[in-house]
Amino acid sequence: RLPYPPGPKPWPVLGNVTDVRANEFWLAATDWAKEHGEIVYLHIAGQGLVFLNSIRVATELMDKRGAIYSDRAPLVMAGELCGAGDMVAFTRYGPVSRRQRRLMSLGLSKASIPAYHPLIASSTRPFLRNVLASPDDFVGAVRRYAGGLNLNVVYGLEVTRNDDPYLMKVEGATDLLANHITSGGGIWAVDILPFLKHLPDWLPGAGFKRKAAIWKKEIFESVDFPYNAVKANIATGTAVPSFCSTLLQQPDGLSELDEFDVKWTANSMYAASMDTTITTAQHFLLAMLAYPEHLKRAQAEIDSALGSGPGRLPTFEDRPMLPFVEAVFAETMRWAVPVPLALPHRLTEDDVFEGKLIPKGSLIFANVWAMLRDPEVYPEPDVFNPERFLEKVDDATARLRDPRGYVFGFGRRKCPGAHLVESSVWLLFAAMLATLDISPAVDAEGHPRHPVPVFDNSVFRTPNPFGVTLRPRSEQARRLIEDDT
Ligand code: HEM
Repeated sequence: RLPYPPGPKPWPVLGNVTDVRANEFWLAATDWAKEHGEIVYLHIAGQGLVFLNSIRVATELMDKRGAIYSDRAPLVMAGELCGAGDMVAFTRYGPVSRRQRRLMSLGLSKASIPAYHPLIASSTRPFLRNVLASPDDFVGAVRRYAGGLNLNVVYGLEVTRNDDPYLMKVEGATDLLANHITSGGGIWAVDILPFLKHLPDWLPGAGFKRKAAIWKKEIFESVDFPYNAVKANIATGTAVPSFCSTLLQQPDGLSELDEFDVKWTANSMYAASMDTTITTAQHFLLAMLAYPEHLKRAQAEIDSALGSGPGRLPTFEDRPMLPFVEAVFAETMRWAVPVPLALPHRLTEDDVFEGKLIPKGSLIFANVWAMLRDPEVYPEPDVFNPERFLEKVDDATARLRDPRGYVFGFGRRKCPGAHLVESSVWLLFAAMLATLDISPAVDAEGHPRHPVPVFDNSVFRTPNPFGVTLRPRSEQARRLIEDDT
């Protein structure tokens, strides 16, 4: 029998239960990488956890051997009892996940994104207005921006108010998923002891089943409500082009199965886009606060391309003229690492790599944090330095160093929203750089309070709320934000 990859020493039976931590798990994983190498194995009561700590091994295994590295963990509570099992991020690898991925690659392929550019551009000004209206609620403004954009791109539903009923419904379900159903990494007692799902609902210890029944209803409603609205709009001839309307109006029509896939695939994108976009935007602010010289340089570049003040809001056509803004975007992705261990894939067969056995059923984590903090590839990796992406290098090196090749995960479960993010988050940053003065919050005596970010999450690298002052950077910028034309 071949040995497993090395890793921290386990206890008998319970394995590495004492090594696993809930906060910033990627830091522990990266310490193990330093000690044990590119592939680290540990187990918790027999459940294998494998960390792939370099671009090389993640590509070799998750990309090249995707046929066996693309399942997700079976989650009884989230998937079965709460009804989220058909959401793309939770679907087991097989016909359903392949059909869902095909639909997403149709609607969110690189080629399909320019069609959404007008929509993305028209969401920018309302976002900036929301920031100015509630400067202490930046997260709320990004949430509203990403949520509104999502409902528009996916369902063709335009959100004009914060209490829009579709927004409220999908937000409610997203909150349930993030803060209740999967808040502890998605693992409940019933996931470890599946027979618990057969407990009668009324038993005192079966509170989780009663909760799950309520949450399932909420989740199903959030799937049906916007979807039925698109169908009604198609029926009355008022549907605007969107992910759903395009797929639903295919000339050959759709089977019941296709409809089921479209409906669940559409719904999956909302929750998947929320924490990730918010986290990325928060890191952008943290970077601009910590490195004001890069903020100034990006603003000077925008002024020189668009006219000072700036002369107008940036557009996608301006992108080639803004290489420093481009570098800020890439460096933010690298520095932020919004999902540092990506989402675990489940290995469906025993595998052997470089003389080590990786057992079937292991959960495989791509340690994106370790990859993007590798000093060999990114010298002084903790420093936010957009210049690293301005250096002239050959195409192969540029591709290898581009963080966007890794922050979206690997293989057949790689983020299907990556091309949308490439446009929507770039314009979000460009618009903020163009119009906002980003400076530290001040205390009662007027002294600046530089934020020290705190992370207490195990999946997303979302900082706890921090203070920041956001103001228009000029009268001209204020007018651009407020102007309706
Ligand atoms: C900055 C923004 C984003 C980042 C950093 C990000 C990152 C990720 C990562 C790391 C994964 C896991 C990949 C893996 O398992 O290997 C993922 C999955 C996913 N993302 Fe994103 N994402 C972002 C935005 C979005 C957006 C805007 C959408 C939808 C429009 C989206 C839809 C999804 C879906 C549906 C999955 C599950 C894919 C599957 O399981 O097959 N994401 N994302």
